[in-house]
Amino acid sequence: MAFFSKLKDRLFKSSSKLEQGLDAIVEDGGEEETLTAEPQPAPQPAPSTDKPAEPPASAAPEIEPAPASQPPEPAPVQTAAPVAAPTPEPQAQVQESKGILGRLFKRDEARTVTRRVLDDDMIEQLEELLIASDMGVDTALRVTSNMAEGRYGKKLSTEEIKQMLADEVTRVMEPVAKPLPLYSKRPQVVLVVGVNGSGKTTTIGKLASQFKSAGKKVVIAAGDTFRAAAVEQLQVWGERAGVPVLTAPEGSDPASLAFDAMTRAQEDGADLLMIDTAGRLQNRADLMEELAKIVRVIRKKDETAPHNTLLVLDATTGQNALNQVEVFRNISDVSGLVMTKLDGTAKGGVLVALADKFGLPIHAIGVGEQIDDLAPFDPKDFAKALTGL
Ligand SMILES: Nc1nc2c(ncn2[C@@H]2O[C@H](COP(=O)(O)OP(=O)(O)OP(=O)(O)O)[C@@H](O)[C@H]2O)c(=O)[nH]1
Repeated sequence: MAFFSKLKDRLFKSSSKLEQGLDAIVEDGGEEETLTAEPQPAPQPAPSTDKPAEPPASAAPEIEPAPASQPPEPAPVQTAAPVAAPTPEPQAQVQESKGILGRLFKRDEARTVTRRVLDDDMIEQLEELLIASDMGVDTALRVTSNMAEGRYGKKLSTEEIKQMLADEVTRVMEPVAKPLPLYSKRPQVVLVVGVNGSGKTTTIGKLASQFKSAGKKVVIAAGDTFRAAAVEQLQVWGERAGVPVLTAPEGSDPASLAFDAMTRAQEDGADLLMIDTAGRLQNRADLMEELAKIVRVIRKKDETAPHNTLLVLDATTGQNALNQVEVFRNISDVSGLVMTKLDGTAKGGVLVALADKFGLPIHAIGVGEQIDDLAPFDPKDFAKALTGL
């Protein structure tokens, strides 16, 4: 719950961009209708995409035992259709005259709503808005076409479109919302990759703290041996969380550090070994070799390692995040994503494009620099925050 409020507040830039765009689209060619705030219309059945009274979401990414099977698939098309538009026309009741007093009181309660007929023009404008919100062309076209299905020629308000959009975004994101799987293997080795500045160090720090609070024994390896600042930052997080951080002299071989860290994690009976890595993409071949060597070396100790390769992406880079996934998938065996810095960006839509294009699990999202600013990815909360519902 707390994280949802935070997400909602902090995704403000993305949602306000969408909201303003939707308002403008509906107003452009829409017609104002007078609604009567009748004595509370029959309570709306909770839209099926909403959660009932939400229990407080734990800040710690919920780590579940390695799911052998996929989480139940959401019924794909159904959610997008009838649920979305909350009873358009019938609500727009024209005020009835019931004597002067009655009319006076009713006038106070009357409000207006603008609705626009969904036609080709409007569809095109919606596509453009979603592209501008960093959803990417293919995803924007697909999302819009699903939103329009069965609604062509119908009159829609901004609220109704937001609900349709949120339903559609949820539908795209649900299959990829998977917490970081926890395996019985000890230590479970989590290799963390991503370009410099994407938030790897911070994410490792947050995860380590959260795992530690959840009773897990964690060891961190500061594998970006070329950046003293990154090592220091990890040490600070390690101290804060009470988690050992293994370091090596600046410029030394990260693979050798990874080997030592693996040895230590095994000796300590650690549950998790998290390995930070360098993110210098300038020389892709070197980075590829460096990552491959780390993997080769830790496999000498456990041939099934690494058990997860987390790619950390910075939401503020927008569409560039898609390129980063392509690149890192070529140089490492990416098993899941963490998206950081969703706060303070108007580019939150890129997460929808990532889910749609790659289908890689999204384990967690970051909305700030504090420990509890990282949480498991919840598609419904995200869709609501993104659309400003
Ligand atoms: N606002 C915000 N800032 C974040 C988030 N995650 C990380 N940061 C900040 O982003 C900056 C870069 O984060 P790092 O964790 O150092 O990134 P890195 O990928 O390890 O980068 P290098 O150390 O250069 O390899 C730091 O100032 C972090 O505090 C987030 O979710 N929101």
